[in-house]
This record gives sequence, C-alpha cells and structure tokens, in this order.
Amino acid sequence: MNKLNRQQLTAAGAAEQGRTDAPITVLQIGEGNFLRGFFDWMVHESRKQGLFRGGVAVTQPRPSGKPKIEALNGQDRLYTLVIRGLDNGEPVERREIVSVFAEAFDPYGEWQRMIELAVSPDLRFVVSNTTEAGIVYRPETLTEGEPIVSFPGKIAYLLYRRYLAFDGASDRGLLFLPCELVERNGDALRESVLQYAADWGLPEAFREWVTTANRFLNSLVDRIVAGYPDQEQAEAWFAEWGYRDDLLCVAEPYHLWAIEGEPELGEQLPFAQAGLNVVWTDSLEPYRERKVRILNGAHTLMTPLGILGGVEHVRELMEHETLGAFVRSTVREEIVPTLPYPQEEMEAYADEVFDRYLNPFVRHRLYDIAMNSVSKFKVRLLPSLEHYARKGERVPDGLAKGLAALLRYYRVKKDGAEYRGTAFDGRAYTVRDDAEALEKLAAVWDEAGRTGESPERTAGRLLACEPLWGQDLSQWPGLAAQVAQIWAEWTKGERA
Ligand SMILES: NC(=O)c1ccc[n+]([C@@H]2O[C@H](COP(=O)([O-])OP(=O)(O)OC[C@H]3O[C@@H](n4cnc5c(N)ncnc54)[C@H](O)[C@@H]3O)[C@@H](O)[C@H]2O)c1
Ligand SMILES: O=P(O)(O)OC[C@@H](O)[C@@H](O)[C@H](O)[C@H](O)CO
Repeated sequence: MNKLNRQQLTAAGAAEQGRTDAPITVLQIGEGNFLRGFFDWMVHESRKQGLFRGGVAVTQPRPSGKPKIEALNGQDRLYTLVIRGLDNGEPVERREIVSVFAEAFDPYGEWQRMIELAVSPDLRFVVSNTTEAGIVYRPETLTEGEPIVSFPGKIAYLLYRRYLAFDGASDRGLLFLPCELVERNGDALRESVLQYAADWGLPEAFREWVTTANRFLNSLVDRIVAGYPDQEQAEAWFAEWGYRDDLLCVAEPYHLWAIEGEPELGEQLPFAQAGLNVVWTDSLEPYRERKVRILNGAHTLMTPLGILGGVEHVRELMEHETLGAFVRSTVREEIVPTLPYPQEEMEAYADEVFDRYLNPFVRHRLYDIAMNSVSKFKVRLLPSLEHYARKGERVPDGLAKGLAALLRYYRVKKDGAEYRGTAFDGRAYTVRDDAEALEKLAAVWDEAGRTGESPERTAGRLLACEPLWGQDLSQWPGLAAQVAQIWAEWTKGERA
C-alpha cells in the first residue's frame, strides 16, 4: 500500500489546500504531535475557508527529531489528523489530510536555509512547541556558520540576522507564538533570547529591537493530542483509506487557545473568524492556572503511579477502581481548593476534564505523558503542594502520594544510552527526561542502594535536588518522612 502523497489530496478534491505556492509566513520549531494536532490544524481550517494564505516551514528543535522530518518529506509533507471523541455529547470522527507544510527540513543539516527564512520578508510568525525543557537558557557559544543547538539561542541568532538584513526596521519584527506549557511562555522566550544576545555581545540597539519590534505572545493551549494510535486501529484506517501514514495523529474535538493580546491581532491570525475556539484576552492567568494545575497536574499525578502499577492509558487509569478514585479525590479535594478562583467553576472544569480523560476514542499513553516529568512536576503539581507548605500545613495525602510515586518512578539505572526503572511487578521501563535530571536522580538512588541508608534519608536527598525542583524540598518539615512512609506501604504491597 502506498504512503500518503499529494495524489490523495487531489482524490479528496482538496486541490486548493494542497497549494504549494503560498509564501512561507510561518516558521515552526517543533515537529511533534501537539503542533500537528493543534496549530497546523488551525492553519489548515483557516486555509480551507480562504482566511489564511501562508505556508508553514517546519523544523525540529533537537537533532534527534530528524527522523520525523524525513518521514514528513517521505509523504509529500502531508499527514492525516483524526479528530475523535464526544462533541457536546455526540460522537464525532473527522479525518483531515493536513497540507500546510510548504517545507520540512533539518535545521542542523541545513542551517543556511534557516537563515534564509529568518531574513525572508514574507516571514511573520514563529510558532513553537519544545516542551517545558525547550525554553531554557543554557549558555552556548556562538560560532558563525554553525547551527545553534538550543531553541531560544536559535531565535536570538536568527533575529539578529533579520535585524541586520532589514537595518533594524521597526516593521520587520516577528510575532512569536510559543505553545509550551510554561508560565508566561512568550515572556520566558523573550528573556532567554535577550540573555543569549547579551552573552554574545550583540549590540544594545538589537536588544532594543527584539523587545520593541517583535511580539512574544503569552498563550495557553488546551487540547489532548494523543498522537499515533494503537497499531491495530492504524492498520484498520489504512485499509479503509487506501494509504499508510507514519505521521497519523489523533486528537480530541475540544480545543482552546487563549492568547494574551489585543483582539486586533486576530486579523493577522484569523483562527477565531474560522470558527475555532481562540480567545484573545488581557489576562491569561485564570485560563492558565486552571488548566495547568487541574488537567496537566492530574496527568502528572497519575502517570508515575500508573506506569509503576502497569496501567497503560489515561482512560484505563480513570476506570481503575482505586487509581481513578485517587485521581478524582486528589483533584477535587486537594488541587481545586488551592486555586484562587470561584470553586464551582473549578469543580465544573475538573468534571469536564475527567470526561475528556474518559474519551473512548483517544488512547492517551501514560508513557508519552511521562516524558520530562521532572520539569512538568515543578510547573504543574508542585504549586499545589506549595499552597499547603506556605501555610505551614502538611502536604495532603494524595499530593504526597503523587510526589512519592514520581521519586520512585525515577529510581533508575543507566543502561547504555537509556535510564531504566522497574515497575512494581518487576517489569522494566525507560524514563525519558533531561540528561542532568536523570543523572542526578540515578546517582542518589545508586548511593542509597550501596549504603543501605534509611528510606527517609534517601527521600530527603532526592528532595534536596534543588536544581530539579527550583527549591530544596527537604526543608519542608515532615515531607521526607511522609514520602518514606508511602514507599513503606508500597513495599508491604499496599499500592493503590
Ligand atoms: N499532546 C498534547 O495533548 C499537548 C497538549 C497541550 C500542550 N502540549 C505541549 O506539547 C509538549 C509535548 O509535545 P507533543 O505532545 O507534541 O509530544 P511529541 O513527543 O510528539 O513532541 C515533543 C516535541 O518537543 C521536542 N522536545 C522534547 N524535549 C525537548 C528539549 N529538551 N528541547 C527542545 N525540544 C524538545 C521534541 O523534539 C518534539 O518536537 C508538552 O510538553 C506541552 O508543552 C501537548
Ligand atoms: O503534552 P505534555 O507532554 O506536556 O503533557 C501531557 C499532557 O498533560 C498534555 O499533553 C495534555 O493532554 C494537554 O496539555 C491538554 O491540553
């Protein structure tokens, strides 16, 4: 069977969407599922209605993402998005062949192309999704002619080339739309960019231009994009559609993009006009906190415990008698009360989220959600624990159990290039996270194994890893003992 290619577009009568002559107005840093199931789909929907004419050039943010770029090019830069789930209680299943990519290339191999795009007069938007680990400042040397590794470092250099190319013209700045679930993601990106500019001694006038001629919009994205489905489902669809698609992606119907900015910006990005749930607001905070702390927080809460207990998907976990009840009660009784907004609204959102988790058509793998769980914990769950610690109260049981599970999940050993842990039933799993985080946590667990120290001491040393948590959690009275107590219960076989 053939791979997806442009002929299928023609067959689907979608020639207009298949246009390849639209100018590239968007540079996309991120080839992952989320952007394909969210931003690119929005561009696709807007193009279908003739509201947006630009094309997207997509690049991967890390050298390791190259295979997906190659896979995209291997199918004419097309992919299929299936939107599946309950929409206002009604089951929906829609298939779209998304054709917004005018180019897909490896910025590490084709650095010159990246620079050409950066200085293109057509370019107007830069969209990104590099996970929380991507918008991070890590000192890096600037060597002319060589690609910059980090995402914000790349932007700093590319913006400098644009500044030089247009002689610092104030109308040649770009609109940045980072989708990372980082608090005030636009501000965070801008600050990192400025830090690189300062490190590299770029002129003050350039730094001024970065802040005055460019817009780094803070935004909050909300849609569960589960990515590639189970193979059995994929094969059934391929047989039905008559083509194979390595980049097949499944998402739920629900979507929300809250963007902090004046509504007039919507004229440049006409997503709301296309009928999409895109909200321009002057205050993102309520949207952000509600979503990150409840929806993402609950994901981060359930993931380590689920994987350790041999559960594979979110829905399966929510249907599990004890684990599902654990998640619901921790969210309702321990997370919702920490949010400074009307409680009824927060409870209603939590219930809506539980329903989304139960979407019978989306199989969202805990293992996918588990990637980079350390930085996710810091942003998504730790603020809820802090709410209690700040008041001098003990961390409530559910949140403490989530933390204990996270630390136990990171009981890993290096095995070749991977870090491997062992679930409660002895099965091995691989943990994907920042190398420094893995190295640090593995070292603490290794020492614990060698010295036979008390579990409370091990918990204390894990909690003291300040660079991982942003603070020394071992200083919170009683927390190490609480974690050790939960581990002891698991050792006795009380695991749910
Ligand atoms: N999938 C969803 O439902 C969803 C919903 C909302 C937000 N998000 C955002 O998407 C992220 C996960 O992306 P996905 O679902 O597309 O998964 P994915 O695995 O398909 O893609 C992850 C992307 O992040 C990049 N990345 C990973 N670690 C990085 C690092 N250290 N530095 C730079 N880039 C890095 C990868 O190269 C890839 O492009 C989340 O962290 C969140 O910010 C996802
Ligand atoms: O996408 P991640 O890996 O940052 O986090 C996993 C999930 O919490 C996340 O994808 C949610 O499903 C999403 O944020 C819903 O909008």
